[in-house]
Amino acid sequence: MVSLPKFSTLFTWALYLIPVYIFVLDPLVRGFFPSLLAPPSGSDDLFDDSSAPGGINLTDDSFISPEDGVPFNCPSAEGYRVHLLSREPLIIYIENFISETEANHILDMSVNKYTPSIVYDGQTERVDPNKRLSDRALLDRDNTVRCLEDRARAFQGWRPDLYIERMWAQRYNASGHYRHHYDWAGSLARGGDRFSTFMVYLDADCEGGGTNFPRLRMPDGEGWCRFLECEGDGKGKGEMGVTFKPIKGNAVFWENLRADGTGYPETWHAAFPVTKGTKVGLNVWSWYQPKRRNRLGR
Ligand SMILES: O=C(O)CCC(=O)C(=O)O
Ligand SMILES: [Fe+2]
Repeated sequence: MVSLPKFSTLFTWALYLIPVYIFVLDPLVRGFFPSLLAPPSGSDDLFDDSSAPGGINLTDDSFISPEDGVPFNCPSAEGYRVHLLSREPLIIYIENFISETEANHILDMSVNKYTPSIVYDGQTERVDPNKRLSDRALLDRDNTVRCLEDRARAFQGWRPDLYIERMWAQRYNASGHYRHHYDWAGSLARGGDRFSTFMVYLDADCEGGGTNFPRLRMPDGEGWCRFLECEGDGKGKGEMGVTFKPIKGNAVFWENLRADGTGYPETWHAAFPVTKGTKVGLNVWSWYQPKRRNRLGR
């Protein structure tokens, strides 16, 4: 006759299962199905939640700017000022991240290179003006761009296994926008993921076009109203939803991934539609790929 296990045996098994869940099952689920763990978006979301996360095509690594030893000369003084918006996820507002001369130089070098921006749904890259209406230009890695790569690396404490991606200027004319999305893709288990984002405003001769985070809470402190939309849509302190005004030269920096490599749901964000004029943004993304150096023998 089959005898049932004793209660004390079942209890011991259950104790063994706890570390299996914490150290094996939970990280696996977070790595492969990050969207299962993301909370639903707030009802104050201007756009729907249907956009696929990411936009990263992992089929090759030509999107990374290799450290190739090419020399570059940077301005001796970097005059940026930082303001901490959030510790978890880490979000830092940076005044004057890029000088007027640098911003104008990048605007000039990209002006003839724009093509319609694409979205990537994990399988195909396509133009989808419903999700993203802007033009983008891949920047040559000239002296100015290399200095920005260097600044972005230094800002993050020269963190190991972090690679600056090739930079794109993004131009939004009237009605240009990018619906809510994550910059991370939940792809660390497949090799790497986008660890952090600098959203740099190169040109902001526009109305609208703010960078919106519906899952962040409005901070206290009048000082923030220089950089955030405080009025108009009735947003008060402590309310959900933060919109950064596009201001030439300034940048928003945020970390996309937790220490365990999973993406922060709070980083769900959008480029609100430009209603008048033109906004040009610069994406400076840092790619985290722990095994890259070994795999390529660098
Ligand atoms: O332009 C913005 O405000 C945000 C752009 C953005 O989120 C992106 O390009 O991934
Ligand atoms: Fe983004």
